[in-house]
Amino acid sequence: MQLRELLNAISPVAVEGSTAVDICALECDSRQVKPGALFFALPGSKTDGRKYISQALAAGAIGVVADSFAGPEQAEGCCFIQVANVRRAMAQAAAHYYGNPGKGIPVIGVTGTNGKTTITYLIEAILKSAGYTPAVFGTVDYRLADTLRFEATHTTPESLDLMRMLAEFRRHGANALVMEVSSHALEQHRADGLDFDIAVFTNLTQDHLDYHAGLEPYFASKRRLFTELLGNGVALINADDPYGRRLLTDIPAARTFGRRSSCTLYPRQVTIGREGIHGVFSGSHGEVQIDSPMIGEFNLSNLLAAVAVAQQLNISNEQIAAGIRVAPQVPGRLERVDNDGEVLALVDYAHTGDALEQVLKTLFNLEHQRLYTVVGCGGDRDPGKRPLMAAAAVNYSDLAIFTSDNPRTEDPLAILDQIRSGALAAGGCELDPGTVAGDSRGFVVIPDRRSAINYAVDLAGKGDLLLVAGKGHEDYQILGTTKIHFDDREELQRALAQACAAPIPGGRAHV
Ligand SMILES: CC(=O)N[C@H]1[C@@H](OP(=O)(O)OP(=O)(O)OC[C@H]2O[C@@H](n3ccc(=O)[nH]c3=O)[C@H](O)[C@@H]2O)O[C@H](CO)[C@@H](O)[C@@H]1O[C@H](C)C(=O)N[C@@H](C)C(=O)N[C@H](CCC(=O)O)C(=O)O
Ligand SMILES: Nc1ncnc2c1ncn2[C@@H]1O[C@H](COP(=O)(O)OP(=O)(O)OP(=O)(O)O)[C@@H](O)[C@H]1O
Ligand SMILES: N[C@H](CCC[C@H](N)C(=O)O)C(=O)O
Ligand SMILES: [Mg+2]
Repeated sequence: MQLRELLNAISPVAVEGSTAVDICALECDSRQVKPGALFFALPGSKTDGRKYISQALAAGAIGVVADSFAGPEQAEGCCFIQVANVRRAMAQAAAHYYGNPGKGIPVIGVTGTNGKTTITYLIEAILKSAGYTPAVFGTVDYRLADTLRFEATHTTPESLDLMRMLAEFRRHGANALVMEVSSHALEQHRADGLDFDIAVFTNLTQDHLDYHAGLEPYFASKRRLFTELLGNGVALINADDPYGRRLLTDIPAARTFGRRSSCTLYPRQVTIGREGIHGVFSGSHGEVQIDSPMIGEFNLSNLLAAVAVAQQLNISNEQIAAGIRVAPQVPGRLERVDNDGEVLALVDYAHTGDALEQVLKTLFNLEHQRLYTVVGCGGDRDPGKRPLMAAAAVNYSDLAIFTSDNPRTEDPLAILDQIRSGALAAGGCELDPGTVAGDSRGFVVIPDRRSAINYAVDLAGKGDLLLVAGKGHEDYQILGTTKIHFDDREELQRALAQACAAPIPGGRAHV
């Protein structure tokens, strides 16, 4: 494709040099530039892509796009393109370069703090049961049914990657797109090359304040999906959530889902228990029979969101019911680890205060003897959520076992100190791991995650609940900048199998 063809898509402010040149790739990392590439110099949080323009040119870039240039740029045969917003321009260029792969198919975006992955899996299941071949982008992976799968680097990929993979999915038959749209992605214009037909808002609670300057800027970035990327599409908003209700005042034409019968879709007669969520959803598109093995009030909200999307696509209520019935276990979301010890052992991805509280409330309300929670908080991520997660863990567990979760470049013990302070402030009581008391609000600190899981498994017995939270589907632990293999599901399975084979005589001291 000739560079001049792309210029219409990105509305440049100024152009220096010839645009009658062929481009053979789009890149935003100078280290990946090959001869003939167009290089987008992005401002960043750690460095600035403009510092690497000369490196990109040396590697053979034939054009550079940036918000501004340090001075009059000159390089033999190279074109310099100034734009108002380089990330937006990059997304628009990517859409054009890859043949606008989002055109002509339903494009569904899901945003909000919690529930995005779960909802996209549910929508995918319904779409498949209605005969679609959906492409899905999200935290777990980027996939096209059983045909193609790419490892996920982000929840929402960078625009260049998004458009390249979507074009490939289209070539392999994708006829719908379902994607999680993170607040980082909205802030960084990663999805600006798409016109959304349906946008879903789940909820907003504290997360990512290491990146956003506060809850309001965090909310403002989520709002972009509805105010800037939705065009003539339909907004589906969770009316049970306070930020959802605020969004509704901006978008009065939005449809709603939630508990109240005034919502466009609401649960008319539903039971929520250990055996799942069963009943009828009702609303302006008629009634849908719901039979789902998922537990938890929060999953009622996720089911409502998915059904609302499907109804908006005019999928029949019977096909929706069928899709919900066959929806697979979402990897690492309240995923059960079977064992012979009659312990209900679950791995979950709760890594915010609200998510952990919702999940623990659900478990607390199930019949059980003791409830053990193993959890930690990610390093180089919003420290403000650490005390919230600590409080949720001690408030609902008989014993919380605080441990490490991707410490990244932070000191794991310093993260655990912040968790400890939060737990103490919430009325928790630190115990010696050697002799634990069975009273609620107790907690122990075991920095090594494998040891923490083993410890919890040794304590758990018949009728107990054991939750390992925070990492869900992740199969790694990030220590410093090194990623090692670590999978909570494997660890729990192995520890439970060992405990069943050789129980500790008399058990651990537990008074
Ligand atoms: C905080 C954040 O979102 N950072 C993203 C951002 O990086 P950055 O601003 O730090 O970039 P930088 O390192 O300063 O570099 C600036 C530019 O210089 C370029 N560069 C740099 C060095 C060099 O030698 N040559 C060169 O060209 C870089 O390629 C980049 O384009 O832009 C990069 C390229 O687009 C992203 O990969 C990177 O994601 C990082 C890896 C990340 O961890 N992001 C997470 C927090 C994230 O996006 N999470 C969300 C939400 C998760 C959820 O809740 O589900 C997600 O969607 O995954
Ligand atoms: N609707 C909800 N409200 C509150 N908590 C939820 C909800 N749905 C799921 N959760 C909790 O949040 C965790 C993450 O859920 P899920 O992966 O579906 O959300 P997400 O928005 O994709 O999260 P992430 O931003 O990390 O990708 C779940 O494991 C569960 O603990
Ligand atoms: N997508 C989220 C996931 C956090 C999961 C938790 N395991 C952690 O590493 O903090 C993030 O990057 O903030
Ligand atoms: Mg997700």
